Amino acid sequence: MSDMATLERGLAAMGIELPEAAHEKLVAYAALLAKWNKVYNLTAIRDSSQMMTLHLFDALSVLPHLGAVTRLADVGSGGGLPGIPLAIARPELAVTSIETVNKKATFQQQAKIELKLANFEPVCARVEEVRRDPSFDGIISRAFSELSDFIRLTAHLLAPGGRFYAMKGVYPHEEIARLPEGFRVVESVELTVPALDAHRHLIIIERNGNA
Ligand SMILES: C[S@@+](CC[C@H](N)C(=O)[O-])C[C@H]1O[C@@H](n2cnc3c(N)ncnc32)[C@H](O)[C@@H]1O
Repeated sequence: MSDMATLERGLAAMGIELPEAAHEKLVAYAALLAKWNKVYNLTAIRDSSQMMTLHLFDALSVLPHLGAVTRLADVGSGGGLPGIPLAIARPELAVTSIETVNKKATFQQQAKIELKLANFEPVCARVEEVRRDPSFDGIISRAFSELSDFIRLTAHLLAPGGRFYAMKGVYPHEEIARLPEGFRVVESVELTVPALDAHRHLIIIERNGNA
């Protein structure tokens, strides 16, 4: 099956409707990732159908749960995940993608140019050193760190009323028990990723006292 057919089948299974141009950009992103991976070692995933499932579908599975977020930071984004697929799927969402390793951020910049992603901004820095005004109403990460470090390293970037979105595998009971004081889980979503036989959860966290 072609990558486009695999993509369209996966999007349909997730109930996600996107314009044709977004389909093309998503397939082009997967191809770029595969091409640069040979030199830059951006991801351990090499097989193209696995790339679709473990990267594109996994990233897009959070789309229905992001609510009204307008400015999203993706922290420890590696080859641009989940930020690039989310920026492609939601052109009205401003995505800032923070990655400390230069070659990975360089790849993201290249992807921004080649895919013409006006709403995507890669930043090469350690997240704890990044300062932004205005800050973000959503901060997401996948495979970045345990929950308490994610919050500790990024809380200075979260706008009042904003939310953290942590993409996790099995439900992280112990990490949740170690959340820093002043933060609470407001929602846990069991994600369904097409063709992926593994546990996936999205843990949504707010500061205490948010409306
Ligand atoms: C396991 S990778 C996950 C990459 C991507 N989120 C994904 O799911 O494919 C974690 C990434 O976090 C980056 N990273 C680690 N500490 C960081 C920090 N303090 N600030 C920004 N990026 C960081 C690493 O360089 C690495 O690329």
